[in-house]
Amino acid sequence: MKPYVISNVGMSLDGKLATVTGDSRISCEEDLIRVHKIRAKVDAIMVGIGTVLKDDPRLTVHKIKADKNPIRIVVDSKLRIPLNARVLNNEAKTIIATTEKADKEKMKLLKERGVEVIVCGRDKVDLKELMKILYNKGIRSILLEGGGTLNWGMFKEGLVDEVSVYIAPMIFGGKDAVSYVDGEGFKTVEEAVKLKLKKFYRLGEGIVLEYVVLR
Ligand SMILES: NC(=O)C1=CN([C@@H]2O[C@H](COP(=O)(O)OP(=O)(O)OC[C@H]3O[C@@H](n4cnc5c(N)ncnc54)[C@H](OP(=O)(O)O)[C@@H]3O)[C@@H](O)[C@H]2O)C=CC1
Ligand SMILES: Nc1nc(O)c(N)c(N[C@@H]2O[C@H](COP(=O)(O)O)[C@@H](O)[C@H]2O)n1
Repeated sequence: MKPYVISNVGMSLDGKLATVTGDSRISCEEDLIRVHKIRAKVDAIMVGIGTVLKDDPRLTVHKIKADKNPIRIVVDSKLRIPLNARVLNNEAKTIIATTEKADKEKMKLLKERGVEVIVCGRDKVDLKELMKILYNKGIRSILLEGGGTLNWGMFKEGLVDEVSVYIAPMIFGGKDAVSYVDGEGFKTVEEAVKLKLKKFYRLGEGIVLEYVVLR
């Protein structure tokens, strides 16, 4: 058993999550409100350490009124997370998923700060195992926000159930700009993740597409 995973991003028409310089101001205000309504409904929000290092996100519900914040999950094999990262503040519970190779001293420091540290995997976080652990902790729904590398890890392992994307009317270009799903990629169309379109609608100047992942 695993939590239900919703992958949501704001991306340019050419599928980028940020420009080559890391500028990721993509979603319009209406879409950010849509995203926070999802955040308010899920048990947890999950990002990779790349996103934390780039954005220093809060990963809380702050664009709309909400009576609680979801648990914040950071996938971080080597515990690179800065101790002053906003995601470690006391606005919500935080879980860091790391590996056996992570620095034990830093692990101890984080635990003393009230951060829950889950060790699963050797070089990279074992995402399948992590989902089982999170489910057994009572987490039933996760909003996977990214970035591109973690999205690949989750899609590759077949751990994503739903996809919603806001496509902004902009083209970023840049072969090195972060795309929605990076990593090594599927080699054939046959292997690719298949989706079924459930809903689409205009939002601001963009469009929202919602899919379920076909098994
Ligand atoms: N527009 C949008 O909606 C969003 C945009 N973004 C943007 O995306 C960018 C960050 O994306 P990216 O650089 O790809 O980083 P990610 O946030 O995807 O983090 C990836 C890192 O997570 C760690 N990791 C550990 N285990 C795994 C695993 N099994 N699979 C995958 N990753 C694993 C790795 O680092 P390590 O080896 O150190 O553990 C890996 O490099 C930023 O520019 C951010 O602004 C992010 C979210 C949403
Ligand atoms: N949906 C969406 N659209 C965008 O344009 C974005 N840049 C993001 N980024 C995600 O939101 C996090 C920052 O917001 P908070 O500080 O947590 O409110 C960022 O880290 C990405 O996860 N998302």
